[in-house]
Amino acid sequence: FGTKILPSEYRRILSTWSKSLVSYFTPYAFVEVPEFYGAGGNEIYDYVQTYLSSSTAIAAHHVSLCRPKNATYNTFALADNESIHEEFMGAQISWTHHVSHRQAGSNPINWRGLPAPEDEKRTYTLKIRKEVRSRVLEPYVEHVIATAKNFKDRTRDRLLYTNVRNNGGYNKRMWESVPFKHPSTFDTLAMSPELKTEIKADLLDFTKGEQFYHRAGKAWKRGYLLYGPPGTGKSSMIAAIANYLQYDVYDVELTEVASNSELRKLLIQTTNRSVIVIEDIDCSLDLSERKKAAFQKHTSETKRPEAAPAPPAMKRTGAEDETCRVTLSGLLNFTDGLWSCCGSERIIIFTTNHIEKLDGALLRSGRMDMHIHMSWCTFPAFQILAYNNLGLETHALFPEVEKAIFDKAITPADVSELLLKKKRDSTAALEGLIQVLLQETQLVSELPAAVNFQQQEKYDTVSVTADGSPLAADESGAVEDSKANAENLKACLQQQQQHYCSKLII
Ligand SMILES: Nc1ncnc2c1ncn2[C@@H]1O[C@H](COP(=O)(O)OP(=O)(O)OP(=O)(O)O)[C@@H](O)[C@H]1O
Repeated sequence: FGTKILPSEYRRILSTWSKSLVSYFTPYAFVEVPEFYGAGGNEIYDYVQTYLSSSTAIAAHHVSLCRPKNATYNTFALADNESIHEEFMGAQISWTHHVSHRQAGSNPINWRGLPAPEDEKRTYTLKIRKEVRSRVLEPYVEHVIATAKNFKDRTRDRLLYTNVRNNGGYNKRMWESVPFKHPSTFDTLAMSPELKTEIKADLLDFTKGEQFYHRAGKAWKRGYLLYGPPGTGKSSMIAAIANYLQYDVYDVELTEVASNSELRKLLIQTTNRSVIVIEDIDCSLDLSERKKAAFQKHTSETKRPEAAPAPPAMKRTGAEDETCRVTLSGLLNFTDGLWSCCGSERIIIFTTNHIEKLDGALLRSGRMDMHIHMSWCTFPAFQILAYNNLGLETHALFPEVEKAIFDKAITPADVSELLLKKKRDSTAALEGLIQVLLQETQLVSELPAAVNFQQQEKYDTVSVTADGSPLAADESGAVEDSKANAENLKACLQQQQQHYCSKLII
């Protein structure tokens, strides 16, 4: 009736007055915790939800019980519009989970990248008596957050997130998650024990480094670049790091990200204490333009000084950045720039099979804090694989394997596979491995004195065949058989001054 005779303006004023009157006379104070705050989500909402899903919530009349697929734990949640009461510091507190209809058109995603259901607005409302509010509220909120964090650490599976394509706006899911169950640990990783110790110490320093980062005015994050041939354990290393630190993992599929601004949105929504991974960065980021520019510049400087100057290295305007797919500058802005500070305690890992293809800007010191070379299988690495796959700590054939594996270009993945093939018969498995190793090409760890090491900006793997002819890398990083002799290697490297020879295969 009122809606027909009263203009909307008066109705609004009346409603405000009546609300003020009720709040003046009611003995209670209400604290609303909405699921969303602004364009992003509300972290406190998640804490309250977790807090209420602990044993307290089970005491409510009406709870929902869920277990995400492949998860280890059940999750209780306060059912929609259900209330729960508890006592804290002598005060009565109640929580109600309000679910109401959202206005059409506004449909944000929450802070973990999950979409709000199409037309629902979710809020937890805390009710507390006004006279105890100032004494109880602050310690109570701290208690809720601490309990939620503790509960999460004890009972929640860590998650592996991957991004899904977003067509703009906030009305699409940006991250999807599954429980993270990768079994790799530093114990199962086959690599040099010294390097493992170094990485673990670095990670520990990082997790304890809050004060250091604060004092030094740096964002609390650490970047690792894992490089090496396929099958040397880069993905296994990422899993081992996440398991060691008990962090969630965000696996960024850059080819699914439409622009730098979408990358920003994605990365802002990652949680603290997480590992953000961009695998095969040389394949997912378009570096070709920059490389081409750099090569043209190099050739014009070294071969044809009289030629017109090469075009400047990829310098994009802001407008271009928005229309192109993700650019190197967009990525660096998040890892290094202003955006690197929105969030803390985060590890950023890039992987590549071709470090020589990476832009110098990514390799420059200070960009990635640690460059980790995942290399061929050595004897200590083999020992770990023998234990992982065959349960062997030692065997009469180990000395023979040690001799045969020395400086051989075989990956831990290949060794694992060979051992697994005959895992019921350890001796046969080791004999099979030795046979393969004896046929493998040999690595020469000593680099010839002729190789010029001055240009260390770029890295490369230069291969040389058994007869001594080098397989030289061309300007795009691809390796081709040049049929030159070993002596030509020096000339070849000097000519392509941007390469740094890290390993030789003969
Ligand atoms: N260093 C290692 N330690 C233990 N296992 C390894 C190691 N390297 C490879 N493996 C085994 O080989 C398989 C492939 O390894 P992984 O995917 O980690 O290699 P990668 O370097 O990431 O390869 P790619 O570059 O192709 O992604 C895994 O199943 C893993 O068990």
